[in-house]
Amino acid sequence: MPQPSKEPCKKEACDIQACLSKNNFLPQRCQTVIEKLQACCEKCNNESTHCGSIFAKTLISADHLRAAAMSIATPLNTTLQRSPLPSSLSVFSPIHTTTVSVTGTRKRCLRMVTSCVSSHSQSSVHNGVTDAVSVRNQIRLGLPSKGRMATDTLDLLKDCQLSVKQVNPRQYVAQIPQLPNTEVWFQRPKDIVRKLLSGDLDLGIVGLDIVSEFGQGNDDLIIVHEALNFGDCHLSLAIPNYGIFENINSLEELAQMPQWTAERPLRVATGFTYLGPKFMKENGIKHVTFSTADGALEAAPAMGIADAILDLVSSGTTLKENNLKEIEGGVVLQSQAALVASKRALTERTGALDTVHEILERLEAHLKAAGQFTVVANMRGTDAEEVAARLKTQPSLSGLQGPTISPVYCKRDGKVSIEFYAIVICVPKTALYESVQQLRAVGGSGVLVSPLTYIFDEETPRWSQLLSNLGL
Ligand SMILES: Nc1ncnc2c1ncn2[C@@H]1O[C@H](COP(=O)(O)OP(=O)(O)OP(=O)(O)O)[C@@H](O)[C@H]1O
Ligand SMILES: O=P(O)(O)OC[C@H]1O[C@H](OP(=O)(O)OP(=O)(O)O)[C@H](O)[C@@H]1O
Repeated sequence: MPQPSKEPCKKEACDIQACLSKNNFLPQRCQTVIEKLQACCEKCNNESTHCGSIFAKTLISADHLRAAAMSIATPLNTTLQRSPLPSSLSVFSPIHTTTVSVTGTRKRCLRMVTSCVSSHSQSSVHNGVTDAVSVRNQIRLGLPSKGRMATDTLDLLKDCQLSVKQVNPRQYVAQIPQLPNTEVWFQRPKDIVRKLLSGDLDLGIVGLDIVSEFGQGNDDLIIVHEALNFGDCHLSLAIPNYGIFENINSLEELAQMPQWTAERPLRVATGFTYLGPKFMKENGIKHVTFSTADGALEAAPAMGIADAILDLVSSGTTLKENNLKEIEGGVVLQSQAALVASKRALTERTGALDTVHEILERLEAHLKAAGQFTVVANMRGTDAEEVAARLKTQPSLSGLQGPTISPVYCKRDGKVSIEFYAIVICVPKTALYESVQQLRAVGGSGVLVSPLTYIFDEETPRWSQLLSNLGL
């Protein structure tokens, strides 16, 4: 937040910095604040250090702003020296004023005022979100320190050639050698979300359940990839399958039970104290109270502590073993592991967007490949088109774009001839046997099957979606 200043127009100057950094240095999005500073400077006859040779009447271009910011950044911040684009002017806190002239552009001089924030790590918290990114060089990725997701997270990163090097399991900071600008911090899943919101982490891998519970709809949290293919579970309301609940099979029936009154509400045990009440409210269930515990919630009804529980379910075994059942309409959300980011970090922290792009590309390419096999086979044929026509009669043999078909040059009696064609296709793992049968049916032989590491497509739609969510 701007510090009180005797100098006029400081607030207006700081507002420009904040606006530009939020808007990817697009001055056209900050016209109002730019005009306010102009007006202020006119009013004080440019007698503030925050005015100087500030503005041309014409629009300051984004390139000028970037160039200006670069020249401020260079002596100050090594991270910024490495990056072509500074992410935020507000991180350049140590200096008070800096005049930047964009050479060769008469009248288009910009005096950047850089004392909008006062300490090394500048932050004020509004609504759970820290205001400005702190000054640090590394991008921070939060990974689950223990629990169900910990090993699967490390395995996934390893499969993406992003192995995490942890010196010993009790050390909570680690490195990913492939991402030298990134630090890994091991944290409990709920703390990953909290620290994304406070600005202490920039990226994280956690379950969507935890993002919803602890993010509470805060729009600084951005889901970059919502389906990392592990940690599948759902958050669900469950009730006993005996006693007064024996014939209750839906949320509606549960809500209509005469037992629940203001004096004797439905008692629900849950660790999800934000999502639980929200779900009940959304479903019009009035007479309900919540109690909380850190685990083994399934014991609560049998212990007489609760009537129902709201907890994560995957195989359903824990519910079954404790004589509990799910009910129709009782699923609050579906969850699996997700890559999450702080919007603020992506827009303001140098290098964060590039890092998330690389991680996203690797994840997408790996996850796509993980569901497929490469199948290579030989087919006798007169020419490639004829072989392709035969393959296309079989629904499982079309590959990602279509089959790749290449001639096999056989040497017979000293002569080279083409009698066979090698075909290469990707087939879904689930359809492998069916595909092999179809290949044989159209004359395929010598079928080789191998796993795939990556399938890099054109730019992933999740990336365009992310840029659009960031307003870029
Ligand atoms: N039964 C389950 N099957 C699959 N995934 C689950 C299951 N239970 C939980 N998860 C996923 O794993 C995440 C971590 O669960 P876990 O019980 O390991 O938490 P934890 O690390 O012990 O955290 P805490 O003890 O602080 O609640 C959950 O948030 C959820 O996304
Ligand atoms: O449907 P299932 O496959 O049986 O899994 C469900 C159980 O898994 C989770 O508990 P966890 O094992 O993490 O222990 P906790 O109860 O201590 O949280 C969840 O809280 C359920 O109790």
